[in-house]
Parts: sequence; structure tokens; C-alpha cells
Amino acid sequence: MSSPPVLLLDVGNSTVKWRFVGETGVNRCSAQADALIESLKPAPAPSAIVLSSVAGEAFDAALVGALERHFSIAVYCARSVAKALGITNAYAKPESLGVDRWMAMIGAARVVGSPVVVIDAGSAITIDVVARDGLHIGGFILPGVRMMCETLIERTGKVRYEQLPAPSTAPGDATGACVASGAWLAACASVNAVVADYPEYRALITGGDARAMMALGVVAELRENLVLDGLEYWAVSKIG
Ligand SMILES: Nc1ncnc2c1ncn2[C@@H]1O[C@H](COP(=O)(O)OP(=O)(O)O)[C@@H](O)[C@H]1O
Ligand SMILES: CC(C)(COP(=O)(O)O)[C@@H](O)C(=O)NCCC(=O)O
Ligand SMILES: [K+]
Repeated sequence: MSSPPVLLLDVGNSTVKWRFVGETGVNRCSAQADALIESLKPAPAPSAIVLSSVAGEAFDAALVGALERHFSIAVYCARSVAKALGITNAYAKPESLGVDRWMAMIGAARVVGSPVVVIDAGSAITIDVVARDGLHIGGFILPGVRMMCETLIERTGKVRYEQLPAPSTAPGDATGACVASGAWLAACASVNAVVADYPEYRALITGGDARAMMALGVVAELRENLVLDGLEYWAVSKIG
């Protein structure tokens, strides 16, 4: 009989993505402990749970508590470190690098090797440059598209719109269209500028806005769940 599966959780600032080791698809739910427990109820009981979270300490403590109560098993939290699984972290304080970025780099290097540019277009957009031999040169953090749009409403008196139009980088003819085009243009042009600076590198893109950015001309290969890919490699190396 095969042993129960190991559950992988990628907790971002908007969404939790989960799957079991050895699976290829992904399940999503909003980043809330009770929503996650609900979404896991139909799944088989895991033998272990492995977590990559950038949601913050208070959220993580609540989530780990809820998972341990529900499944009565230990939860392992991945952390960014100076060097692991072929990647050397550029940060002087390695633990302060978002663990989702760390896992995405580990996943990318596992999939296509290095040099590679790793783009995660989620709540925030991160771009990490990984040179030959897995040497992380450094990266970029930008607000994600949704965050850019919301910030304009929050921090101005007159930028108001009902609904954002479909992704576009064409000049807008109403406030919502101008805000959306501005945000998509900023996101896509930033990513393309970094990719163009490293012509010898493969570029992989993941995250909720990856497909839309590719449709708008971002030059990168889609890899849907790079954080879970890296987390799976880490989990297998840690707990087999
Ligand atoms: N229905 C949606 N709900 C939330 N975000 C969405 C939706 N559709 C697209 N997005 C975009 O996806 C981004 C979140 O991507 P995701 O990879 O799930 O983020 P994170 O890893 O930060 O949780 C949002 O910032 C937004 O720009
Ligand atoms: C930059 C991020 C907010 C991206 O998070 P996400 O968009 O995936 O929710 C996350 O990687 C993070 O909190 N990083 C810590 C700071 C750092 O990486 O330097
Ligand atoms: K991100």
C-alpha cells in the first residue's frame, strides 16, 4: 500500500495554492485559514504538510494551528536560507528574501537550470535574476497590477472607476481604462526591460497575472506553479 501523500501549500498574499507531491494540477482558494480547511476537506489525509508562506507571522501561526488541529500532523514551514538545492541567495540577510521567491528560483533551476530570470506576477510582481551555477544576482519587487490600481484609488481624490476593463496596454479613454493600461504597461515594460538586459538567460513566468502579461507581449515562458515546483523539490529533499 502506498503511504499517504505529502501536502504542499503555497500561501501568497491573495491566494493559497495546494497540491500533493507527485501531482501536476493545482487547487486554489482565498488566503484564509477556514477557506483552506474547507477546500482540503474532500482531499485524502496527508502524511505531512509543507508550507511556503509570505502572508506574515500572525497569519502563519493561525494557519498552522488550524492545519494541525484539523489533521493532527506536523506542518513544516520552508524558509529562505543562504544556499540550498543549487541556489545561492544574493541577500546579506538570506531569511528576509520572500520564501515564495526562493522556492520559485529553486523550482526554475530544477526545471530549466540556470542562468534564468524568474518572474512571479502575483499580488506583488517579483523578478529574480539567477546567473550560471545558481548564483542569485538579486531581484526587483513591484506592486502587482491589482495593487497598482487599488493604490491609485486609495491615495487620490479623483481617480474613481466602477470596474477595470480587460488587460490592455493601449492608451485609455476613461479613468478606469487609463488606470488599467498604466498598470499593465508598468508591469509588462518592467519585466521586459529586465529580460532584455539578460539575453542569454531563459525567462520563466508564474503567478495570477502571468498569462495576461504574456498576452500583452511579455517575453517569457509560462510555468504555472513554480513556487509549488520548488517547494516539492525542497519537501522531497527534507522529508523524502
Ligand atoms: N479573480 C481574481 N482574484 C484575485 N486576483 C486576481 C483575479 N484575477 C486575476 N488576479 C490577479 O492575480 C493576482 C494574484 O495572483 P496570485 O499569483 O494568486 O497572488 P499571490 O501569490 O500573491 O497570492 C492579483 O494581484 C491580481 O492582479
Ligand atoms: C514580494 C512579496 C510580497 C511577493 O508576494 P506575493 O505577490 O507572492 O504574495 C513576497 O515575496 C515577500 O513578502 N517578500 C519579502 C521581502 C523580500 O522578498 O525581500
Ligand atoms: K509574487
